[in-house]
Amino acid sequence: AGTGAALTGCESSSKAAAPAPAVVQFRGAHQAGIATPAQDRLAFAAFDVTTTRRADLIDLLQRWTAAAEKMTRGEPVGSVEGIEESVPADTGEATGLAAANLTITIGFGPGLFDDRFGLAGRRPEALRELPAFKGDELVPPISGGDLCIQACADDPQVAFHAVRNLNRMGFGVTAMRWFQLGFGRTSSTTTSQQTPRNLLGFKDGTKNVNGDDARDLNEHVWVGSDTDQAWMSGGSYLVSRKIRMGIESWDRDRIGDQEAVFGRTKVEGAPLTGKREHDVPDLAAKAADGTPVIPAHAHIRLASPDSNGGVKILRRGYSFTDGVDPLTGQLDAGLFFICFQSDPATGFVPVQRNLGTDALNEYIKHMSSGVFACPPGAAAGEYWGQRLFS
Ligand SMILES: C=CC1=C(C)c2cc3[nH]c(cc4nc(cc5[nH]c(cc1n2)c(C)c5CCC(=O)O)C(CCC(=O)O)=C4C)c(C)c3C=C
Ligand SMILES: [Fe+2]
Repeated sequence: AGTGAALTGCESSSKAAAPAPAVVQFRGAHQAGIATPAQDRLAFAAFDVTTTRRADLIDLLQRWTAAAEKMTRGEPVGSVEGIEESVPADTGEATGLAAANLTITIGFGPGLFDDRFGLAGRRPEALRELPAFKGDELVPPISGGDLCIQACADDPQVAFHAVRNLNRMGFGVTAMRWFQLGFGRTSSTTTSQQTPRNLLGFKDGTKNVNGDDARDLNEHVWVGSDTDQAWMSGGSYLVSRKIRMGIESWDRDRIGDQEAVFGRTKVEGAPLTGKREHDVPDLAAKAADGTPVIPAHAHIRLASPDSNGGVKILRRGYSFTDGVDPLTGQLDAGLFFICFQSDPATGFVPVQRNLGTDALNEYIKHMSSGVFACPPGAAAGEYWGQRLFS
């Protein structure tokens, strides 16, 4: 893939300016793919580590870091052709494609901190298996994992290529446990982005933590220096939930009921107490008959920081479809929910508990779940998670 030439500032004014090279910086204080603008496509994989040799795991993290850095620049991980007798280092399907704002984010699951790699004493208190929630119908083979890779890009083939190549580099060290493709981001992480829609047709991501709001990020998303495990300072915790939607029953529901389920209008995305999308919902407003205008079990009431002791999470999910469920003949589609927070116990967990009585539950099913510690960004010369192993 081409890397895109940087502008020099010396181009003749008669020439059209070259487009910005769609590259997101790989190294930095925080990993890219969390607070950076959400791209349109997702490829997400969880892996089991199949070796018990710590040195092999470190070696893979070093090779993964170098490969990820190259791919985010729009370069292949190695040669695609050239030596007739050798197996290509890169699989080739991103050849000729731009970097497409590719970000690759790594996370470590709770299982990595068992007795295999000498990491038991380095597990942060915040990294624990999530509790069971009301209505969970989790499928173990598509849940959990020792490691996760979240690849996001504006081109689905670029995101797929990134995960595929990291997976093949891991042969003998890791085995892919589950894999999910996503399309149509269901969140905005900057004020400049238009709010997208989820598969139920509603604007999703209106009241999200913004990637340019340093105060919210420091308070709710980044792990601070006061953490019990210094290697996680500047990192964040990722929670993933594959949530299937009962699209066929939703599509038979009246629009008034659909809007009551969320507490927002469908087309504008305004709270039922306002007119415009970004009007602040008035959770106290009552109708003439004394009932709340935003119903007691509306999604935005139960998910709101006002109903959860001020909890905010950064949502970064995607729509998915995996075809047709052969048992029911219904669409297997929904939301691959991803959120980031400084501690799941004070982020996702209380919000999801509060959503136990959500009117939306009639139309959704949680099928898979994961929790991962995403270390801080790799500094120059560092590999992913180096501070955990040193
Ligand atoms: C536990 C966290 C959440 C889960 C799981 C979840 C699932 C889920 N959400 C939608 C659609 C919408 N969610 C909206 C707002 C919203 N959702 C959460 C959390 C979870 N959602 C939060 C924290 C918020 C913001 C609440 C607020 O501050 O007002 C909205 C409204 C628009 C918006 O603000 O984004 C929609 C629409 C679906 C379809 C879904 C599961 C399939
Ligand atoms: Fe939501």
